[in-house]
Amino acid sequence: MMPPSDASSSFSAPNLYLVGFMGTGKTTIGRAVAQRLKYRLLDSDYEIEKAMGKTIPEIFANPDEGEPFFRQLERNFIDEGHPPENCVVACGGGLVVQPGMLDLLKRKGVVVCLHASLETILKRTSANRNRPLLDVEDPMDRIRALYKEREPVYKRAGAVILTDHRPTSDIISHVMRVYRREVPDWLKKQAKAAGPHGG
Ligand SMILES: Nc1ncnc2c1ncn2[C@@H]1O[C@H](COP(=O)(O)OP(=O)(O)O)[C@@H](O)[C@H]1O
Ligand SMILES: O=C(O)C1=C[C@@H](OP(=O)(O)O)[C@@H](O)[C@H](O)C1
Ligand SMILES: [Mg+2]
Repeated sequence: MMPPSDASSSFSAPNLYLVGFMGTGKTTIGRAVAQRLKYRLLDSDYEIEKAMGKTIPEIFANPDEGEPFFRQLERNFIDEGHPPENCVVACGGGLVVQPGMLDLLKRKGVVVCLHASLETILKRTSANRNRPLLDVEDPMDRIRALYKEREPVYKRAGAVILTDHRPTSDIISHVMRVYRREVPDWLKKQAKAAGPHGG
C-alpha cells in the first residue's frame, strides 16, 4: 500500500514574507528574525541592487528604467530569484501591491504584515533619502496618498503586527510567534493543494 502523502515531510521550513509600508521595519525585523530562525535573510531591495549593480534611486531616476522596471525586477525576484524555503524575505513596501502578488506570496510561504502610523512612518523614513517615492517636497502628503492606495492590500495580508512605540525585541518575538503559529496551517494547505498523490 502507498504511504499517505504528507507534503509537510519534505517542506518543513516555509519562507516568511514580511510585507508592509515603507518604514514599518521589514528590513530591520527581518534580519533579526532570520537570525533567530537560522534562516537566510533576503531583502528584495538589497538583492535587486546587488543584481543590477546600482541603487534603487538610480533605477527610479533612469528614464529607460524607472518604477515600472523596478516593479518588474521585484516580480522576477519573487518568481525565480530566491529559494523556496528557509528564508525570511523582507519585501520592499510596494512589492506586494502588484496585481496577484499577495496571493502568490501566500502560496509561497507565510505572510506577515508590519504596520505603523503615518507619523511613525514619516519619522522612520526621513533619516535618509534612499526611498525615491518619498524624496519629494511634502513626504507626508505622499505617504498619505500611497498608504490610502495600498491599505486594502496590506489589510488582506493576514497577520498584521503593530510596531508603533514598541521596542524591536518585542516585535521580533511577536513575528516569531505568529510565524510558528501559522506554519502548521500553511503546511496543511500545501499538502491539500498538492492533491492526494503529492506535488
Ligand atoms: N520598532 C522600531 N522602533 C524604532 N525604530 C525602528 C523600528 N523598526 C524600525 N525602525 C527604524 O526605522 C527605520 C526604517 O526601518 P526599515 O527596517 O528600513 O523599514 P522598512 O524595511 O520597512 O522600510 C530604520 O532606521 C530602523 O532602524
Ligand atoms: O513602498 C515602495 O514602493 C518602496 C519601498 C522601498 O522598500 P522599503 O519598504 O523597505 O523601504 C523600496 O522598495 C522602494 O523605495 C519602493
Ligand atoms: Mg526595507
